[in-house]
Amino acid sequence: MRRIIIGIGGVTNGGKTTLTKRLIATLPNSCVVHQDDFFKPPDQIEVGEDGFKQWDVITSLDMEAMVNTVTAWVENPVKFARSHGKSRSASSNSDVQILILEGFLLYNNKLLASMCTERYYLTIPYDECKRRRSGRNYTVPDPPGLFDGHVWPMYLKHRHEMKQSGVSIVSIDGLLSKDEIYSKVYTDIVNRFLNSS
Ligand SMILES: Nc1ncnc2c1ncn2[C@@H]1O[C@H](COP(=O)(O)OP(=O)(O)OP(=O)(O)O)[C@@H](O)[C@H]1O
Ligand SMILES: NC(=O)c1ccc[n+]([C@@H]2O[C@H](CO)[C@@H](O)[C@H]2O)c1
Repeated sequence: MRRIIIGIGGVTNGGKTTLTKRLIATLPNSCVVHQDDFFKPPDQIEVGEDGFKQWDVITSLDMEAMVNTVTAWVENPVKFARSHGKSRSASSNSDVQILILEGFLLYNNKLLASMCTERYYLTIPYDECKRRRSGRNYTVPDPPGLFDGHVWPMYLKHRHEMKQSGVSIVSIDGLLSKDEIYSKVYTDIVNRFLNSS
């Protein structure tokens, strides 16, 4: 049985969840793990010198638990699919099993980055990101000034560190339409990983 782990990383509001939902619905034997599900509870999030809760740093996430979840999939993808449910995934008799990892800090964790067969990375410019973010409602709403004071600077810092680490990524322009982004990534995955089986 072949196992493929696809990373859908990139900036907050870059369109990762939107793309992931469509991939899961159409790729055979696919499951998903969302990094946002591993945020620590609010009372464990550090408050910075700037007065903001530091949500957008890797220590705000339980990365050990996330890696353990991915490892459980690697050990037994079929059991994982059964226990985690995958109501929207197309299933098939193909011997390929696909796991999609979706999150804003996937490639800053060396182990997780190295587990990915391919790493897609969605980007959008500052203005568009700020616009999209202002329309979002997270479990803990953004206090005024969080985007400029914490979210965007941390994104730039992590993107820089990712580039410095030398990890290879496939950049995707998040300003393209939802349809264009989906067909680019879907076609790439099918051509490179599924057609050869
Ligand atoms: N290609 C696109 N063009 C225009 N708007 C988009 C596009 N993709 C997503 N959006 C919109 O941007 C917002 C954020 O999308 P989405 O939730 O997919 O982003 P995300 O990267 O998962 O964000 P986060 O990591 O912060 O949860 C949503 O309102 C969504 O409809
Ligand atoms: N999902 C959450 O618990 C949560 C709480 C507070 C902030 N966030 C934001 O999620 C984004 C990643 O998807 C990050 O930019 C966080 O600021 C998420």
